[in-house]
Amino acid sequence: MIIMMNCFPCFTSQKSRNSPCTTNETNENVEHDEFRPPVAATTKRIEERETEQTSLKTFNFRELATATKNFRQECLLGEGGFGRVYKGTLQSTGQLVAVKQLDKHGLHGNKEFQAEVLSLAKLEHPNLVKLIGYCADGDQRLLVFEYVSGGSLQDHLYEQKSGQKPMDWITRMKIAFGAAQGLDYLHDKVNPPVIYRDLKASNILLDAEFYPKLCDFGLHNLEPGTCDSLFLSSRVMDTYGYSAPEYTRGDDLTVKSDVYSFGVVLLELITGRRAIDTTKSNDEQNLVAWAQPIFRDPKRYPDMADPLLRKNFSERGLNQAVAITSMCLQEEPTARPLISDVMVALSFLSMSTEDGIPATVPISSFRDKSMSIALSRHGSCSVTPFCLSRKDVNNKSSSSSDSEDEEEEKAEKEEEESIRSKKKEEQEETAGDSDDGSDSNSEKDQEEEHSQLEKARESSSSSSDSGSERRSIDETNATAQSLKIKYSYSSEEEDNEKLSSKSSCKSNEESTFSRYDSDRDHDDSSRNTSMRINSLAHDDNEEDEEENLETRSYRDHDDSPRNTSMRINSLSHDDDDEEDEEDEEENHATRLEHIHSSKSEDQSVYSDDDAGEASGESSLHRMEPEEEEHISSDHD
Ligand SMILES: Nc1ncnc2c1ncn2[C@@H]1O[C@H](COP(=O)(O)OP(=O)(O)OP(=O)(O)O)[C@@H](O)[C@H]1O
Repeated sequence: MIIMMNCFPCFTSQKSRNSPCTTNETNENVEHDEFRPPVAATTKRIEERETEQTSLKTFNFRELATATKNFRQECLLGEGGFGRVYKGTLQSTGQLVAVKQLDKHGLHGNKEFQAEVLSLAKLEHPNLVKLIGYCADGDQRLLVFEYVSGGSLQDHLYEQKSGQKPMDWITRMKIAFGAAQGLDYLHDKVNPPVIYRDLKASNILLDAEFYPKLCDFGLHNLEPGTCDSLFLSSRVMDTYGYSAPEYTRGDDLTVKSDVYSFGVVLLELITGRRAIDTTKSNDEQNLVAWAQPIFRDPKRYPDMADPLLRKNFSERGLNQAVAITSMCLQEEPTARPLISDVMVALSFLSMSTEDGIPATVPISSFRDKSMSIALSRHGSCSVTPFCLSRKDVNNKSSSSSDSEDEEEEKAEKEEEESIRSKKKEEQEETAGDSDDGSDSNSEKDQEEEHSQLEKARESSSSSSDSGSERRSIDETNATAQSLKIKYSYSSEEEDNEKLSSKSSCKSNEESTFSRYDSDRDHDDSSRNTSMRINSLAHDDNEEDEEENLETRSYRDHDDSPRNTSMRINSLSHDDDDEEDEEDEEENHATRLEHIHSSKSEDQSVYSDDDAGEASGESSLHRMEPEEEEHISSDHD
């Protein structure tokens, strides 16, 4: 069973941020007009108790009234779908809290309320707003949360105070990464998984250091009766712009619905545009609708970026962020990535590097390979750890990049040496036929090859590039693609390395993926997918091979048997005959994982973007079924 979580979106959101309530509150404030304590509260002794299983505290109404200056207007943080939220200070500890006073029309019995609150309190993660305690006095129902001082992401993106600097790119990526970590906890670390259902910019709170915390989760069962049509319509209005298409269709929500909402938030971070903005022209009011055509045209990605960023970001970082966003916003839930993969990808995009270009992401980091394929379009990667703590996020780039860079450099030198010696052998073999001219030609070739390698190195390991000069993504990818990868799709049977796809159709909450298994061929499959790979250097090290390869997504048609061969040619193997020999060796050394998309006809798939390809840049975009068919028949 999956716990469905949501919050009550506000009817009208009052974002009044008035003077803070201080710890010096005295009971004289209890006389305030708004204070109508239930009899039970006034007769009870003020105390804090901790439940046995959790550190959850129970408060009586008077304590919270005191903490919030009797729920005075100046302490009002805002009003959401559940009720008003006040800033307060607990008198006993001096701790700042946010007190959410639940609307009475959602009143639950004491036991029922307590049970819900206890299960809510078990959800603990640094990227989730912590529930400190609750109050169930008489007909009062209040929740006490840790106070998050920096306001919401919505405030920072759209309601900037004068003199406040706009958030920079890395800060935005760090916020996205933190939010993804919170969501990953709910989806993957909690059993049963928790569906948030209400992820949006206003529910991502930021502390003073812009550390993000998700709020308003787990209140689903405390909501007013679902027959409350006023409540429901308001809720839909409020989440409009963030809700996944399946929600609008009335289908069941899954964790992938949250991934869609996350995609909308990511798009807001990239563009600085609201999910819904009625002040814009009709075609720009809905952010996702506005962005969809741009997703298909990588050349336009830089135009998407928030003008407030003043182009202070690496193009590769932007392109990768847009690629992730586009994946999250797939129409079909199963085509969307797992939040764990989004989180991994964002861990790299959120690292600040010296040159501003994000570290590339190791292909092996992802559970669902669609993410690695998407990102490989925008720069391949080297091995970099991705489990980042809050401190790591800040310190990561400076501490780890040096040793990684050294390793990369070493590997590259070895590759280069290997290529050189192979070339030398070739030359010695053909020495009898050569004349003086060929000598000078081979020297020239070597020079050329050297400069090509230099370029390839730059493109494949730009994270180690310590120079201040930023290379554009187009230039980088064009170099990488022209040097390292040539793809050809053919229907002919080749004696190449074969990729047998072991597809695993997962449940709706999970994505479909397959793993290359060199030992197995699927005889029951109506087609074989073969992938021919020649790496830059003949290195038995699998990781190095992965680093040198950029994979491209392709798909098999269940109803149209065919072989798809993907041929990746390397710099050092121009000679076809030699390639075959080399391939034999590499069959053992190379293990690639790739996507086998077992999607239904009406599902979206990733495809190569012609426009992008022409410019040496690739991207992902969704194809309609007809388009899909057309492309596949081209390759048949
Ligand atoms: N723990 C908290 N710390 C600081 N401010 C908070 C906290 N929780 C909520 N707020 C603020 O209180 C206000 C109301 O929050 P609430 O979550 O009730 O409504 P909302 O996010 O505006 O709408 P919705 O109910 O649709 O999520 C918002 O401005 C929010 O930023």
